[in-house]
Amino acid sequence: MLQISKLNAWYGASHALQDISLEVARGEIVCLIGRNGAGKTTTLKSIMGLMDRTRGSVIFKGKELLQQPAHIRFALGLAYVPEERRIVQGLSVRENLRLGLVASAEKKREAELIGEIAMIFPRLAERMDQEAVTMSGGEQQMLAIARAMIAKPDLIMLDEPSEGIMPVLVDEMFELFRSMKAQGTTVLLVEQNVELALDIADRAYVLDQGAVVHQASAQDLLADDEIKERYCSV
Ligand SMILES: Nc1ncnc2c1ncn2[C@@H]1O[C@H](COP(=O)(O)OP(=O)(O)OP(=O)(O)O)[C@@H](O)[C@H]1O
Repeated sequence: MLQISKLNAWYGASHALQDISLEVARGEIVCLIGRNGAGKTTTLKSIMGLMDRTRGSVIFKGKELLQQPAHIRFALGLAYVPEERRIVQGLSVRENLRLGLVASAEKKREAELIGEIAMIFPRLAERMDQEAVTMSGGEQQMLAIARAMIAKPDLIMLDEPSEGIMPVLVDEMFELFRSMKAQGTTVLLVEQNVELALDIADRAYVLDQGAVVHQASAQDLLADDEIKERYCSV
């Protein structure tokens, strides 16, 4: 579904990604791991079209995306949940969910899709008319994921979804990722909790200093203490 080859990205003169190549097949959960500053967030931003300067190739569902703006990539079925969530202050949970459909071809089915999301996210269903920023951090993270899911993306990219969230909600969230996978959604996950991420992932790429230094099945990497110690914050 996603084939990235020799992807490079820059922040000004700083060469942040160097010849990143990776693939995500339909229905997989693929995880990017690596220490702080390894280039995980920059990889997701480059795939979504949020970096000013990139070079290489990002092919999604057979189309080259690298010259396309983010809204076109979104319309083609890519979604991105950034670490900072971007829940809109002053809007209810329902209104935040509606924002996920503003640029979507599915907008006319808004009420039906909000109903479907409410079934998947019972915590949000109970809070539809509450101001979204008054919810806990974990509930806001659920909302950010729900807002990305509502337009039914083919591939969802999640940046550190468990960051700063209480363990009970993290467990609930990872259960949700399993059920997303069971329903055919493809997931590219950046997660600092390596053990948790590898537990649900099919495969993983290890990044270091802007390059892919290792790739393996999640199962093999889970058992590889040397790689985990060398490249991950475990
Ligand atoms: N806005 C920016 N301007 C300049 N350099 C940046 C910017 N954002 C990130 N970088 C640099 O790019 C490199 C990759 O950062 P990136 O955020 O992609 O890493 P990461 O693996 O996601 O780490 P983290 O877990 O800390 O978010 C780092 O050296 C970082 O300092």
